[in-house]
Amino acid sequence: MVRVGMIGSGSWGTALAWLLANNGHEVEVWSHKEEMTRMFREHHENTDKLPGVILPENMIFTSDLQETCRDKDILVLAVPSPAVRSTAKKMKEYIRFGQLIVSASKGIEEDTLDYMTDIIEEEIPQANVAVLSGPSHAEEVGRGLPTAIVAGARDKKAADMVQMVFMSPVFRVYTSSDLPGIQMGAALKNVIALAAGIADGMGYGDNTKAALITRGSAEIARLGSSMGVHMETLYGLSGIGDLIVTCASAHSRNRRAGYLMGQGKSMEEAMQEVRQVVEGVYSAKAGLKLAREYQVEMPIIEAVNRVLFEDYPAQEAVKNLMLRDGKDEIAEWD
Ligand SMILES: NC(=O)c1ccc[n+]([C@@H]2O[C@H](COP(=O)([O-])OP(=O)(O)OC[C@H]3O[C@@H](n4cnc5c(N)ncnc54)[C@H](O)[C@@H]3O)[C@@H](O)[C@H]2O)c1
Ligand SMILES: O=P(O)(O)OC[C@H](O)CO
Repeated sequence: MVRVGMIGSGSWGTALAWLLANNGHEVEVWSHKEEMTRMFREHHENTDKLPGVILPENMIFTSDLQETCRDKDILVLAVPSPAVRSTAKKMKEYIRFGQLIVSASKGIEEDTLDYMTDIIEEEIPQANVAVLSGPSHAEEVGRGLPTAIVAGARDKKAADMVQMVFMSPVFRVYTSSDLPGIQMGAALKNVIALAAGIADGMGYGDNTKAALITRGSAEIARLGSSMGVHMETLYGLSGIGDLIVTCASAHSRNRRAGYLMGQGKSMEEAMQEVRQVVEGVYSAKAGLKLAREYQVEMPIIEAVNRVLFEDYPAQEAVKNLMLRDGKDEIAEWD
């Protein structure tokens, strides 16, 4: 048994708290709003974001960050990516040297192009930082449906610890040393999911979606290759695995937000209707910035940016993608 502090109690924090409690660990859940802590204390359930997943009677809920960080073997940070830096700043003074913090958030910070683990390391230099990522919708993890995921850390001991704590008969955890690769795939798959959702919303078919998933994956791989991440990671659980689930699943918020935009809603209207964090909207500009910095062609990521932020009609974006100059898939001719 280890003591875990869950920082963030949206759908993902709630599902992970449920999983960890089922693994026999002592879990304390921090919410940034008192009203959320009251909801958890009253119902032992996140009635707003993950209804139906009942947390144990003895789980502690609080809005006191210091209490959640104190005396814990592991802290899991599961707040939306735009809140990671501000939350880490607040945590800093409560973290002891070498304390393990696992980032469960997916995104790339727009201004700095930092991954979530970079932000945590910058803000809490005394911490030992890891990441947990992969195809894992909270709605399914919270029902105990078999899921596989990857735990990344700079040192093997930390990755092994995360694996040991999270692993269960319904949650299989692989370890990895490729922190950038894991987080690049995790952030950019959300942007491709917006494109897949837009295509669904416009009434296009499975051919279109398969094309977006495959060519989206080629864009991510091209960028990854220029940035020196491992291709195995991008073709692994946190890359292609998460890309598939987020583009195809009925649970996906990014796909759903895209769907609403494909049906003619604005980005703001779609985000409001989804009511849960749509990370692809925050990572889209970062993806485009990286494409420009590394001089990599990423036409789908570029098209999503135009539709999201320039009011560019989705029909036109699709036409442009289809009518780009003909390209090779492989060009090793004799
Ligand atoms: N939901 C999933 O299936 C899933 C799976 C894997 C990873 N993730 C990642 O987990 C992260 C959190 O997503 P989620 O699904 O739990 O979101 P969610 O929309 O279900 O909940 C977001 C929560 O964050 C809270 N919040 C808003 N601003 C905050 C702040 N400044 N500080 C602290 N909390 C704040 C909100 O009150 C809300 O409870 C995201 O990066 C997401 O990509 C989600
Ligand atoms: O599919 P989404 O957009 O709900 O994102 C949730 C997780 O990242 C899926 O692994």
